[in-house]
Amino acid sequence: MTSSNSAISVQNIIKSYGSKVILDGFSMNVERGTIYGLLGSSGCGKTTLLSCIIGRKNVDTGEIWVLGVRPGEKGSGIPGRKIGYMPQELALIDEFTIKDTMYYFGTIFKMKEKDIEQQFHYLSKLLELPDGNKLLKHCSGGQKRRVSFAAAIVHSPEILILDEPTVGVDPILREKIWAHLKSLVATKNITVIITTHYIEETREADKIGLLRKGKLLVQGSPNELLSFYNKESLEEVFLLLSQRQDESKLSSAANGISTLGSAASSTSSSMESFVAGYGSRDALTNSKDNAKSEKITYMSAMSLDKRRMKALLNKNWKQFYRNFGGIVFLLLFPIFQLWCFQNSIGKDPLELNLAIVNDESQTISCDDLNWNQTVTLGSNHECHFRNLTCRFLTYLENPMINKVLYDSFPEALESVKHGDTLGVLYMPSNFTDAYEERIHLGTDSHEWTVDFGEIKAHMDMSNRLTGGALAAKLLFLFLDFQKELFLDCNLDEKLARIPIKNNFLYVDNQKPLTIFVTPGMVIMLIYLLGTTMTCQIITRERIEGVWDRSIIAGVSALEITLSHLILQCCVMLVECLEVQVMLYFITEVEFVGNRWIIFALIYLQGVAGMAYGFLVSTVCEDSTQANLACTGGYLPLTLICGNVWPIEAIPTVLRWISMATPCTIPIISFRNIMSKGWSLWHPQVINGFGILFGWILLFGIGSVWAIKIKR
Ligand SMILES: Nc1ncnc2c1ncn2[C@@H]1O[C@H](COP(=O)(O)OP(=O)(O)OP(=O)(O)O)[C@@H](O)[C@H]1O
Repeated sequence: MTSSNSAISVQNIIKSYGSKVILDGFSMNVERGTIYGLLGSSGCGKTTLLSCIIGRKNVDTGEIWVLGVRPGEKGSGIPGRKIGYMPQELALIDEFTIKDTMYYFGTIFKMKEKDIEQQFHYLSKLLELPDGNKLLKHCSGGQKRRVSFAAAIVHSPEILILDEPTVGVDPILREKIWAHLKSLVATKNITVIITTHYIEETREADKIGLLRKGKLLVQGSPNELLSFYNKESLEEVFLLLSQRQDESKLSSAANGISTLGSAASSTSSSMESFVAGYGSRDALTNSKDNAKSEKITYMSAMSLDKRRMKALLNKNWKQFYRNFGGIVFLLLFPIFQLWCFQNSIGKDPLELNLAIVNDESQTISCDDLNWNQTVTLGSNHECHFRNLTCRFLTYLENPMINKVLYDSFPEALESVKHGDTLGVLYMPSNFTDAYEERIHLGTDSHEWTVDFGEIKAHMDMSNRLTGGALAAKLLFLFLDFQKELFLDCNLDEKLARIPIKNNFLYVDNQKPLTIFVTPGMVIMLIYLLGTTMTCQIITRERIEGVWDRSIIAGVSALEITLSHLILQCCVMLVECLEVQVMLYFITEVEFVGNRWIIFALIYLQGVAGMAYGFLVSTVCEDSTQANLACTGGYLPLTLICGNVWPIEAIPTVLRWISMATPCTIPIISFRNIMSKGWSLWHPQVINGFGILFGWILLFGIGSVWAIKIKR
């Protein structure tokens, strides 16, 4: 399996991403207390190999042994404190100071506080780190790399894995880092694997391996390689071997010891050489079967430790409060959104230009209107009217209407076409006489009478909301006008009404539309806030590598998830409270039902949003994808949730989909608790809570599954 002096043994591994094979029958051996330099061109699979060694990625076939255990196996301690890992990306928390960073990693490696302090001072000096209170986001790229290096070695691990640690570091400091590595190896017998693009710096390593096209071309000590190939520099050796591989001189396992191999075999006692093809895929069939038959129990992603939880909560809190823009968005956005909603939705539009063509009085001002003369009673109590158009125009003194006089109907219509006015109100020259006759004659009225006894409105319905609102306003104002006219005539004002009597239940019809729209607006807002908050935070943590680095340091996925959940649930609580306060004290919404049930529903909606955000951040590869998934999912949801348009108007299949989404039924539940006072035990309310619990569960399972298959 692995020799007693072997720290890392990689045996015939194959690792692919989809159909692309990255490591193709790769083998290598790293002895304890040595520095191993892993060289290879960009994209050849160095980082992938390191991820497999530290147990963050599974191999397809083959075996890896680290310190006598298989990484990731339960109880192996790998990932964990035995390993110090410096990833290629910085994987640091920008909102941390340098000292915070050391304390964070020190704590999750379970170091004592005084040891962390000691290491912090020692490494700060050694690596020439800036002041410990400097925030990482204010550090230069090179400074951050040194902090990252310090975080990897703070706990003096048994195995140190460094993925390009010297990029962006000046030559003097590079020398220092190598000297420190050598002293760690000499004094503490640790094992180091280091990848680098600076081939020549690996002269300091005890052994180097050249990785190319998924295979190890050769491994041996730098001096042996130089003398064996008779070259001045390791770069030349690398070039030579690359050329040979391209010319297929190193391809066959059968005659694997070819040009290089025959020479290599003669020196095998002094230099352990591997020839490409040594572990070709054909030759691996047996080991593949073996690997499959032996089931590995992976280390628990569910463990919980108090100190690690404390470190994680401290990290999340610092990340939260040191990110001013984020706090402003999370805490002020709900207030801003509700304020916008309150001030922009449901109110009557104002000052709409209405073209008036008054052929009867040629005016809109009617300053000289003698109100008493518009209605006179005859000897037989019949009613006679005068100048009714002018009387009606006084009813148009309304904040919604701005009257604009035009001389002719075509001129007025032209103003609508130009967008100067929103509609035309045409009053015929003999409207008053025709209207009077229409009342007196009733069903005997002449067609002429009916026609001239009408005020004609032509509305611009290209903007249906304002056009429709103005048309409805004109109708109601005319009914008021007619009602008072009938009263002046000693007629029953009921005759002036439209012959249908509506009785409005639950919500007064005069109340603004806002009351209907509020539940949908609040539910969608809280869902969006939950989604974006979680998605942003987790995606950032994953993409920047902090998630992986913490796990490699021994933190469990459960601990990370839980620590985020705790903080985000608190933020969500504050946001829900803000919304409640705005609803109760600032908006005109009336609540018949229990406010605590509404609060619980809103809160659960936020948690469902967070669960969706978590799923998105685990599935998506980058923040662009994550943003698209959040907004791309949100927009259709707002359209089909029944808040913009009744769901009864949606085609059947889409309506089912709408009902199954996390928002539609909770909106209905909210509206009915609010307006009808439904209790928690009403089936519709139970449905609202049920669907939210269901989605939270589903998103949670999806996230766990996504994390698993990405290994
Ligand atoms: N998660 C992934 N899914 C699909 N392909 C991937 C994934 N990660 C890496 N790869 C691909 O695998 C190959 C090896 O990547 P890897 O990061 O291991 O290379 P590397 O040798 O470390 O490169 P560099 O020196 O540039 O960092 C690359 O072609 C890369 O595009």
